[in-house]
Amino acid sequence: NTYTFETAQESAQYLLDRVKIRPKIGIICGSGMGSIAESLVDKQCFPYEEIPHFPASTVKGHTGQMVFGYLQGVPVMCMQGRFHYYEGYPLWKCAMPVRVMKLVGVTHLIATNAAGGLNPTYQVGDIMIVKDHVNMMGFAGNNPLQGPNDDRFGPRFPPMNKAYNTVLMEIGRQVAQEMGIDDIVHKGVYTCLGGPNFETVAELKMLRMVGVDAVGMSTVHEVITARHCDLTVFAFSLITNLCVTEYEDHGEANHEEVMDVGKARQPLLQEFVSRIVIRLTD
Ligand SMILES: Cc1cc2[nH]c(=O)nc(N)n2n1
Repeated sequence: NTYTFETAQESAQYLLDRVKIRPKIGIICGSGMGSIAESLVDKQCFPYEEIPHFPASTVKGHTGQMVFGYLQGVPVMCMQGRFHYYEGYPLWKCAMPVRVMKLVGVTHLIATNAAGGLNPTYQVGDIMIVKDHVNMMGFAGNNPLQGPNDDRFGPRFPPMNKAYNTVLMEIGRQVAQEMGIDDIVHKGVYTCLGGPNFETVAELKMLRMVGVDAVGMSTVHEVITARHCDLTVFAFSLITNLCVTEYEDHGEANHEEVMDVGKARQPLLQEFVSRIVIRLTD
């Protein structure tokens, strides 16, 4: 891991020297959800390539820039496009923007992602508020915190039993109620696999057995890194396809479908995140 505390500080300082706002809220926009960043007022955009020590984003549909601005009057910084393990980045590199957010002064992280619905009650287009995760990649020791620990970020052995803030989850549920969408907003367990392939039927049956409700290829390592440096975390998945858990079912998960659902749900997601952000500043 070549991103030392000082390296992350240089990335943060580059941004602090160029933006006037001091956001307390960081948002990671998942696949097809970049419109949250597009909607910011008084936007200032920094392509990842421009930021010292940032990797370059390579996934179709990910613009790859850090966007500062106001969301309903609240100063935020948004990752429009993120780094994925399947692109070839180690997990610590995928998650380093979270440490930069911390050093910019962020205290709350809202992480969004697209995911396959494993819970049979979920429909495409639903939202799953993450109440917990299964760090499947971590079971084999593949973890963003691997290697020497820098106490200036956090402890060597951080607890993860309270990773997803219950107050923010409750706010999410209340916002869903206010918006009249509580029938499509669930609370569940998310897991991240390395990808880039989608899962086999046998793999999905196994994940279902261990209580997973949605499966994706991101977020867990960013949340672990966020909790390590004591950010308060709220995360949700947009269910972009229903996982194929029967051999007779001939549907197939695909990236286009993931992007299409993301696009279709833009307005609703923007409203959902905006209302939560406003509640955070109460
Ligand atoms: C973004 C995304 C969407 C899906 N769907 C799925 O079935 N399995 C996944 N791993 N992912 N990841």
